[in-house]
Amino acid sequence: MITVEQATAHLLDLVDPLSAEDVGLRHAAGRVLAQAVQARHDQPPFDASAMDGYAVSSAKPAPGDIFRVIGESAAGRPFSAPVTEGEAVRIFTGAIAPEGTKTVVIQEDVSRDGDRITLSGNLGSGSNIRPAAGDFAKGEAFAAPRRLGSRDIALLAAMGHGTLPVVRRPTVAILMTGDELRNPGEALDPGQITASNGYGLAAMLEAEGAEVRLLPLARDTVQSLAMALRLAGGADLVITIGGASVGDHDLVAQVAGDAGLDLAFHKVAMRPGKPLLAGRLGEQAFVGLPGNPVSAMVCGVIFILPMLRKMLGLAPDPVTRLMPLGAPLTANGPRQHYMRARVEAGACRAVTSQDSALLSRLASADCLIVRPPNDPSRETGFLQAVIDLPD
Ligand SMILES: Nc1nc2c(c(=O)[nH]1)N[C@H]1C(S)=C(S)[C@@H](COP(=O)(O)OP(=O)(O)OC[C@H]3O[C@@H](n4cnc5c(N)ncnc54)[C@H](O)[C@@H]3O)O[C@H]1N2
Ligand code: MOO
Repeated sequence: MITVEQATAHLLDLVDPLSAEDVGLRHAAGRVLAQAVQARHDQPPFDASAMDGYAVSSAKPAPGDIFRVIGESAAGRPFSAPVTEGEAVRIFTGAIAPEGTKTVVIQEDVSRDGDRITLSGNLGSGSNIRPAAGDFAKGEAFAAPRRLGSRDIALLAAMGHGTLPVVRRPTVAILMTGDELRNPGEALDPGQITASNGYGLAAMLEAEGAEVRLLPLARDTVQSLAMALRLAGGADLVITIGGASVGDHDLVAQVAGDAGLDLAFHKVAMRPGKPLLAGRLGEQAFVGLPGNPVSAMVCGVIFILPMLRKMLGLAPDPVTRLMPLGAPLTANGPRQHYMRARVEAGACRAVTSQDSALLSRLASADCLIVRPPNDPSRETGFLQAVIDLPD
């Protein structure tokens, strides 16, 4: 059996960064910017008033100063003539500070009589003018690759970008297999269970930016599986769930092999997830996940999300951080163990049962404790490596 590190290297080898496509700014949130873009203009594009008041030529206006109001500058409606000493322009927030003005005195500090204004007692100290390019200058770069959040979208809008080059979404086909499976909502006959992990995995991968096709459930027959695999045509990544182990009805390796799978590995020294297999299927990356619901979801976090991140041009590896244990752990066996755990009061605790069939425990967890093979027992307070689970 290979190690998790070896399996990760094989899996990342199966995928390449994807090409870029242009999308409208309104559809760019959550996508990964493919190339750096530059600001198309200065922001603000001109010296702009930050307040409603009067723009004056003096850099240090004093209480009692008197000015003659010669015009008005409103947002979008500039005052175009220069302003000289002793003159003022009525101005509003967002308007151009006219040529020759150095300060905007807020209207609360002014008394006006016809076209004369007199400055009153408590003048503030600032100029109340935002200089041109004070936020960013034309040509300033916005770096890539980067997954775009709402604040990035606001900045890129301000930089003048109506469309953006983003990495194409990875396409993923998910195929759940098993004679016992029924879709959620369907009644169960004896021996049947509800298919769950494909739904969870689809949600997980979509949240990372993939376009997921959940294929119809396949039966544990060579014909059914072979037909279902053909339905996965065109996807960048084909994922099967179930039938990966060694039982008489575990046919995934055989059927994928018949379809031309160039197997990279089968079985990984990890828990859960041991029966994992993967390889190249023509142009496609192929991963066979174990059927146990928690195993498939944990393999999604440890292996499939990194593959997607590589395709998206992002750093693939899951982020590991150290956190004190809130309860001791007994010695680990020979497989790397990803224990479902919860963080409470700054410490992590493994949940009560680590059976890979228990989705309720997985849902109650918020991180995975990562234990290397043969890790000795650990006391409360030991600084333990954990990986946060995605929502
Ligand atoms: N003799 C051995 N038996 C098993 C081994 C082994 O090494 N030797 N490995 C065990 C481990 S570890 C795992 S994990 C499972 C996984 O095997 P399969 O990938 O072949 O999974 P299935 O047998 O198809 O299913 C396992 C379990 O999960 C349920 N299941 C399957 N698909 C789904 C689904 N889409 N949604 C919800 N639940 C699903 C299925 O009904 C079974 O209960 O093999 C062990 N056996
Ligand atoms: O590896 Mo299995 O996924 O332990 O339950």
